Amino acid sequence: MLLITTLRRLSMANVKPSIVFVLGGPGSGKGTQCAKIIKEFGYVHLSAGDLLRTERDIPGSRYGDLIEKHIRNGTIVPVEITCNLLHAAMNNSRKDRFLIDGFPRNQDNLEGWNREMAAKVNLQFVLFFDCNEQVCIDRCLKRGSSGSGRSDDNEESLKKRFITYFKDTLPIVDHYQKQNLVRKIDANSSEDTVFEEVKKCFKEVILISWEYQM
Ligand SMILES: Nc1ncnc2c1ncn2[C@@H]1O[C@H](COP(=O)(O)OP(=O)(O)OP(=O)(O)O)[C@@H](O)[C@H]1O
Ligand SMILES: Nc1ccn([C@@H]2O[C@H](COP(=O)(O)O)[C@@H](O)[C@H]2O)c(=O)n1
Repeated sequence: MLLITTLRRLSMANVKPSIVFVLGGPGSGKGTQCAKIIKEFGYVHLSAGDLLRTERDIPGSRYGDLIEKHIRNGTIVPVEITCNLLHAAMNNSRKDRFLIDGFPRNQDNLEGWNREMAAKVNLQFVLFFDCNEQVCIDRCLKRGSSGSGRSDDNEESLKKRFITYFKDTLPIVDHYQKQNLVRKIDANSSEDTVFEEVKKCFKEVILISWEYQM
């Protein structure tokens, strides 16, 4: 066990983990598509929202109330909290390829990531799910009424989540677009149709990275 851990640490020391950021509006299908991507392409899925919900639910967590307030209001938790959770989850993983879903969501997320993590990883690209607002809202309301248990799958929170998305998250997509790192997917159609587009995108990026290594 010790040998395996040591070997893993040594190999990880030389290879920077590969990252794909996954962005899109609430309900655009990020989580659904990530579940399919990990099966086909062997990444680890880290959802910033899931990590925050898990932290919120730990009895006695010092951040529980703060996280819940942000989730209900559709606002963004300070990056120090989210980045620490992501960092810990990456360190606890045996793999070195990560889909980071729902991050970076605003300028504070971006700056915190750039300060703490950017130099330690290889950002492959940003997968952006472009989806009509009403389609997203209908999906989240349906998810809420089928018992998601999420405190933000309701009309009031969704209005606020979309304000944050347009005001704070789309500028982050633009930021990466200027670096030619964004792969935009039309996320309005069925899960399978969307996944066909996603697959093309990953295959293309994997091919380019192989050619680059040869
Ligand atoms: N292409 C699709 N067509 C119809 N329904 C979908 C599609 N993709 C996802 N859904 C459904 O819409 C809901 C939201 O999907 P999902 O959780 O994947 O979105 P998300 O972008 O991760 O949302 P959030 O940001 O709110 O966590 C789920 O109930 C899911 O089953
Ligand atoms: N980087 C992030 C990601 C999420 N949040 C908060 O969690 C809520 C739900 O996120 P989903 O990705 O699961 O939709 C989101 O509305 C934020 O309140 C965050 O603060 N920072």
